[in-house]
Amino acid sequence: MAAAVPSGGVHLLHPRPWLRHLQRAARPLSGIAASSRVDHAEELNSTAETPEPPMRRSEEKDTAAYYPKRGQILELVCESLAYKGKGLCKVAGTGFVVMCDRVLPGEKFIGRVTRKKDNYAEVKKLETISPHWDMVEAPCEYASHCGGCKTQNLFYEAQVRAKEQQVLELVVHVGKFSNKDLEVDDVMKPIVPCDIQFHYRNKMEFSFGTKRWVPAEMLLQEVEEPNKYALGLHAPGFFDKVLNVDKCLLQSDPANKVLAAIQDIWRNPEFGLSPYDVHSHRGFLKHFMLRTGRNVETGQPELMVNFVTSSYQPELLKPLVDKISPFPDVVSIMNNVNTSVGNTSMGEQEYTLFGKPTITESLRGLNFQISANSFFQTNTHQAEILYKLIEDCSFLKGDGSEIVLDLFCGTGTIGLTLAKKAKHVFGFEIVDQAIKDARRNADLNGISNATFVQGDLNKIGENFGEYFPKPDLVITDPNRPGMHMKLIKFLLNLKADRIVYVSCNPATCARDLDYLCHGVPEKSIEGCYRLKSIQPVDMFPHTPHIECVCLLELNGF
Ligand SMILES: C[S@@+](CC[C@H](N)C(=O)[O-])C[C@H]1O[C@@H](n2cnc3c(N)ncnc32)[C@H](O)[C@@H]1O
Repeated sequence: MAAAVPSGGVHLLHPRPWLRHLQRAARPLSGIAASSRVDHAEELNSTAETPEPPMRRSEEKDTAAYYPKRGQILELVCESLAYKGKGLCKVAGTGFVVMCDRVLPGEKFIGRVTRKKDNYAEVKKLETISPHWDMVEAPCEYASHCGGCKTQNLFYEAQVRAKEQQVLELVVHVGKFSNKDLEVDDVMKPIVPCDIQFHYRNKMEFSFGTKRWVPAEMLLQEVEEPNKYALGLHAPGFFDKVLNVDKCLLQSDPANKVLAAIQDIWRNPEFGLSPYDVHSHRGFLKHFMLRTGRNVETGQPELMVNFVTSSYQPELLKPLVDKISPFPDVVSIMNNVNTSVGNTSMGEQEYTLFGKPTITESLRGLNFQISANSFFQTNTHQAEILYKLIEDCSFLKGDGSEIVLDLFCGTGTIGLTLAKKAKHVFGFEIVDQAIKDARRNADLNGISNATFVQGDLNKIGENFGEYFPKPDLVITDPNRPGMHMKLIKFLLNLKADRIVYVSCNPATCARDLDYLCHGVPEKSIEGCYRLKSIQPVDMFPHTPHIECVCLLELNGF
């Protein structure tokens, strides 16, 4: 049986008139596929490598003779956006590829070479000569500094087009799928844009810092000592410098009101509050997290505020709690105590300072309880669309006869939304708290045909398959490093009829699709899947992040 690929019932952007042109241009590039391979997590300590930027074969010869020097000043034009939203540019007359942060397609600029890589260099933008195509005014004053919204000043349709192009290039160069594979079977689907482009994030995490980072162009005068303290977002590339922010246009309005209220008072010397210093390891306030959910009965926003501190001293937090607890949407104020020198926000101990320890949210007709540290999709609106696509792609018969394996299940949201159509769902996840949340969420929704197990999927043994009956469908939703080779081998032996691969990193996704479909010849591993569809979804407008839902079918199925 071969499944037809769903068209979705979702809002797809324009058919892609430029796609044919791009695919034609992409064909001669396949020669560098081997060198642009994203090495496997096993060999890379679980970090995804940046795939090397593509280069036309006709330009390779010139490039071989040319290499810019470190510190060299170049006049460049950004051609497209590549991995992590970096601008891809070519040195005139040589075709040599340079990558530059914070430039956009069509922008002409002066850059200085900062780093040399194997066959490309990195450049820092010094000055824009003429702006990019599709320029719009960025509504957020921090947009060009905070490192989050790299493309807020790019017209939204151009943002999604660039993301779609990036996925296509990775599938061709890293995944080694031919244009015929992608074109004949209509494998590559147009990206699903996000209808809500601001205030879509249900979770933001800000940091307290002793060193306020002020971008050079905003630096007017020396600031006084208490004002050197900051609450905001880390300056790009610095773990110890924080850009102070009073509001973030990606989070909800109620969350911005709470952030502004805390900014108003936390530096008051009477309260004796100090930010944690990541060098001396002294100080109290580490992070400030805001999570927005929804009361599932009234539909009203529910806000959780989480103070992460280096010790448990609730009396110090009292003035802050007193200030924000009267806000009507604030239903939970938590304190995670993290005594380690690391910068993580997850506490070893968690205390409820006000209200309840969880907030609620609904997704595809189910209700979920979310605690301060549990994973939950950060764009609830687009998660509805993403989960609908996953369900459509899963081709479950709906007669309750099929087994679903939900790998990297988090708090169980995908598996639980599929449970009504399945005989049983088996979910695996490394974070113990997430597994507890998944079980509680199953109970909350009266779902009894789901089993959630804590375990490390990078360390599965030969007997992993004994934990569940052979699945008809595997959902795999790894985090950025993608799947470990052990898991790839396991899936190739398991031979489930269908795999739905959900990915937040198209580079490692393309690598794993290559393994599952074409095998790993150097390890004598044969692939046994056919790529049926790749559906990019924009979950995070203005940022470089791209989500993809891919359907794989067992050969001969
Ligand atoms: C992208 S999230 C997906 C969560 C979930 N599927 C959802 O949609 O909400 C990836 C999940 O993989 C988990 N994870 C990361 N590494 C893991 C590992 N080695 N073994 C098992 N789970 C892991 C993370 O804790 C996280 O919950």
